[in-house]
Amino acid sequence: MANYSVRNQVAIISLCSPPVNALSSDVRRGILDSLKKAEQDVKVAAIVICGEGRTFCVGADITEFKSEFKTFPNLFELVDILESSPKPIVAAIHGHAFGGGLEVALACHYRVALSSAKLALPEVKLGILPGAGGTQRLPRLIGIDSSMQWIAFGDEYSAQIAANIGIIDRIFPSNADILESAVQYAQSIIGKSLINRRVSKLPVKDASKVSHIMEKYKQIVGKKSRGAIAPMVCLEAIKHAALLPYVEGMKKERMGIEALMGSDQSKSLIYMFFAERQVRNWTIPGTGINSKNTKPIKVEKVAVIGLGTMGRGIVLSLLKAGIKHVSVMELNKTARENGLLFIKNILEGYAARGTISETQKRSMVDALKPVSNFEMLKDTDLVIEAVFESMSIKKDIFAKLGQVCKPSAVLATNTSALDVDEIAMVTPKPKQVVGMHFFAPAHVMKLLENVRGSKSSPQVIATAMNMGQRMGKVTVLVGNCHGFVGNRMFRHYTVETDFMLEEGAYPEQVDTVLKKFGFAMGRYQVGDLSGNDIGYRMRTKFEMTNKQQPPGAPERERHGVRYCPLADFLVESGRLGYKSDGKGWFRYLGKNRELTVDNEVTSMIDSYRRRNKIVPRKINGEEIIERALYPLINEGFKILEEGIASNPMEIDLILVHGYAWPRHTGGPMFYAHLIGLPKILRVIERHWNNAGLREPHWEPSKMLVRLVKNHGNPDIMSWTTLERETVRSAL
Ligand SMILES: CCCCCCC/C=C/C(=O)SCCNC(=O)CCNC(=O)[C@H](O)C(C)(C)COP(=O)(O)OP(=O)(O)OC[C@H]1O[C@@H](n2cnc3c(N)ncnc32)[C@H](O)[C@@H]1OP(=O)(O)O
Repeated sequence: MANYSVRNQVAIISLCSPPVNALSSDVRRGILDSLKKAEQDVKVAAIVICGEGRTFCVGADITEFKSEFKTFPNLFELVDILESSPKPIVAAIHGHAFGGGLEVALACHYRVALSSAKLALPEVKLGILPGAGGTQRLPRLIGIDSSMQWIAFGDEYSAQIAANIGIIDRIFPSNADILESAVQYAQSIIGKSLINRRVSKLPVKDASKVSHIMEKYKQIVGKKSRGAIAPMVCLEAIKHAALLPYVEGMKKERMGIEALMGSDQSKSLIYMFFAERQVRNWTIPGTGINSKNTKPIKVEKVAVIGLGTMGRGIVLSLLKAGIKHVSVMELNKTARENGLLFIKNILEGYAARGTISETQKRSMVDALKPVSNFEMLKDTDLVIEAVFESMSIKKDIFAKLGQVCKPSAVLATNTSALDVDEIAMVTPKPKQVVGMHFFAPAHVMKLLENVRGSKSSPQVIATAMNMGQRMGKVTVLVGNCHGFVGNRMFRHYTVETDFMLEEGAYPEQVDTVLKKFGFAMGRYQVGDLSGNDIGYRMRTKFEMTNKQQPPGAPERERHGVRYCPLADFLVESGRLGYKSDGKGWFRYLGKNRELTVDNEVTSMIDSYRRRNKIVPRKINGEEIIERALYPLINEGFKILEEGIASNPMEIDLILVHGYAWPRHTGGPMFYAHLIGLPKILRVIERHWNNAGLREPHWEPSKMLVRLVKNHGNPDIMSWTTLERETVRSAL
């Protein structure tokens, strides 16, 4: 709804729909009714539209998208009614003016804002376009070039930047009273002509350059938003603002939003939006313990052990989160000096770019406390161990931490696959131990996979979850198993793509198909980028690599299971990827590391096939997608079945934020939901029947089988509940 009042000739329409004043049908109706009152009241000479509470308006109510077109006034209608008002309207912006909220402001005749306000047209991130005139009004205010930048990427901008380019007419200090300031501003414009204040009537300044600008953004969008439809539709709609009169441009915009709303990509992106918020409400499956009934321990002093790649990133994340005391312990002098230098350089960079102020930078540097022995950690609230991935080294460290740290200290291990329970058992209080799996580089990557050990106390879990959120990370709680959720699932992707190389595909073909699906890089380029030796080290641990096999051992089998040694040959021939002179699955040439196919790799694959008498066959794109992605989905169901993740959203967040799974498909589980579970199961069963016990990743998940058998194609939101009911009724 919207509240209405009048103050000194100025009518105030305040949006009132906590927490973020989304433009639900009630709010839109409220604005319209208030506008009518203001227009009819002869004592009113100007109108202010503002937001109650913490923000102006975050845009259309995403939960009402399905009925958006049906109820009067829809946003599309409301903005034109506002703009044509005979009385001047001032938008008073504090907090956020996002999406439809900014479109409402663009339809007002003036816009004022607190300097702390943020503005954006982020609809593209929900797979749609700013369909309430945003694609037609913004270019008339700031030109085609800036509009394409704002709309095709959907990023947020400060009020000051918006003022610099002409969106905001007046900025007030962040501590000003926005309503009071806007009312005074409205009084100052009473009686002024509204000609030139109706944005839809303005010409587009850089219209003549539209083709050139369009080409530039098509290139950028093609690279940055691979496979996503909405960014291109946004560009097209903005182009129409340059080429057509406003009314005709609006018709094109309308066609654009009708095509996008309800599309699979938009559904996926909206699912992601809510998943990112839902995940804050963590729960331990089957226990009743959750974020609502468990309080975190107060954390003021944190320590990080190890200043390698992971440790440095973790320290930076803690500093950015505002932790005022971060002890760093690295016993190797060179690693310590390099680590501290790295951290300081990154902070310098943030300050130079204006991401943080000089004062903030200094206080972050002051917060860093190098320590040289375990004793110095005795009053630390949270210790994050980030040393080399070795069980014995980690156990050694936890045994010492267990002796010196105070009993309430939370002891976290940053491991990507090791058993958190085994580490916990060396301490006198295993309930204080938890896993915090960061992704490299930890100060950049948004994902944190927190691992609850079987003994971790609810309070300790709550503390790790809370710390992740303080660091601004998408923090997901998972159970303890080898590889946790992400690495456990992703393994199958690499295993099965390598099998396709044996059978007839080549790395470039696999990568092209995966990139077309939406991955920023294919499986083989990712291997080259992160280093093919990482997987090799892991396989070495399990005595699987080519070199570890006794003479005469079958080349294509390990421990009775199908195995492809091509990745081993690659590493054993020194092709680790980018870092080994640009040689990996591909060859990277020149300063720009241009990816080229390397005949040496092709010959290696061909001779391996000949040696093993494999007759190569043609593998098409559909097969590549199914075989690369379906085993991973199958594993996702096994993870749900075991309670390692409590719902599919958690799995999807991990794959999207940690493994570059394309966001516009919603992650593997949502993708499975879009394809339909019966088809997913059919394909998995076909492969399982062909492959049998030698390829266990194709063994259908029991949960998937039960869901399809008992419910056909149930909605993703009901999977875990239906599974629980089925299991309970079988007991
Ligand atoms: C003919 C018809 C034409 C139709 C044209 C339609 C054209 C317009 C389309 C749009 O406007 S689409 C919406 C565009 N806006 C957004 O995408 C903004 C989304 N929100 C955010 O990015 C963030 O919420 C924020 C604004 C940056 C604020 O972040 P903050 O961390 O402060 O709060 P949150 O935890 O994210 O949100 C609090 C609470 O509010 C819910 N929520 C947020 N935005 C919306 C929304 N647009 N609609 C409905 N609900 C929203 C969010 O889910 C949180 O809920 P809880 O988790 O607390 O339940």
